[in-house]
Amino acid sequence: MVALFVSDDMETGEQRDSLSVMNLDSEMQQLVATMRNKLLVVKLGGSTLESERVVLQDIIWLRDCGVKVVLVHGGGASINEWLLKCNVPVRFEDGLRVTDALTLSVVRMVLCGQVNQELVALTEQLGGRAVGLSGMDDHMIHARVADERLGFVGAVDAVDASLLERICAAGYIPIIAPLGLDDHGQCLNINADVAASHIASALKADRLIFLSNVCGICQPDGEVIPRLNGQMAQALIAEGVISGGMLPKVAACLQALQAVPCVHIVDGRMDHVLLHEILDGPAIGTQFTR
Ligand SMILES: Nc1ncnc2c1ncn2[C@@H]1O[C@H](COP(=O)(O)OP(=O)(O)O)[C@@H](O)[C@H]1O
Ligand SMILES: CC(=O)N[C@@H](CCC(=O)OP(=O)(O)O)C(=O)O
Repeated sequence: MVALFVSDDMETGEQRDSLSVMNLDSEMQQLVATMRNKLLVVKLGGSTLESERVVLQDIIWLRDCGVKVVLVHGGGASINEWLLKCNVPVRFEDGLRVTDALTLSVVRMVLCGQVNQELVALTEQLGGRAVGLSGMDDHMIHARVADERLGFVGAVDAVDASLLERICAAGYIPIIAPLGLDDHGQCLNINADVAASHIASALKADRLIFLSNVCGICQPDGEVIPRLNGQMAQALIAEGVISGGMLPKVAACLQALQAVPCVHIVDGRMDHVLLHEILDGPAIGTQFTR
């Protein structure tokens, strides 16, 4: 088990945090070395944004060890808050937001103007080098209307990962808001789990980790299901055990598994869950299997 502590920079008196990894024995060092140049895609859910500081510290630490990390974020909870403030109704169908033109404006403002910029600013403050962008940049995420009844919601047709590859190769951490463009240049709202899955697949990532506000996928009695394949997932969906926001997440995990060898949902509220996941192995949460 790795022991971690976070401290302020006492020498300079700066507010900048630094992360130290203590007791990193030779076995751990070897593990970190095997991860060098590997590519990790992390999806940070809107319901876990309170843990963003620790998640970003872990990402910066991994990046400093030579691991390429791409961060895709959600922001569903903040979007809901802003819609309510603006008296716009909040409506979901099978975990996807029904997005009319007014809702889309709020989605864009919250995802790009608020969540993305805050994550970039905090990464920089913590000593990392971040580039904030959305799936619209350089036509990264090419999408089409998923279902007319949902309005401006995108289903992903293709991801051009070349910009991300260049950003990663230059040592930056790309931080991506889940928006895409259709053939006509129309912006579409894309579920962040779906965006992360397609981005990880296009990048042929070594790992895709979803940080959520649950311990993993749970049985009705709350017990975490440690391993899940497509058939088991279908049965749990039919029984109503998997519902709401977990529906697109599970579909995204199964889709990613076709290109990404390790896909995992873990509890983003746990302290330094990302480092534990990488250094101790996928022990907690739900791992997807073919
Ligand atoms: N079987 C299940 N196990 C765990 N969570 C579930 C399950 N079915 C539905 N959920 C719901 O899915 C939510 C996670 O999805 P979502 O709210 O979209 O999170 P995120 O912001 O991480 O994307 C959980 O908070 C929970 O309410
Ligand atoms: C189409 C759709 O549902 N888009 C999502 C995009 C943000 C998101 O997915 O945020 P979380 O990861 O926090 O759920 C939405 O509007 O809420």
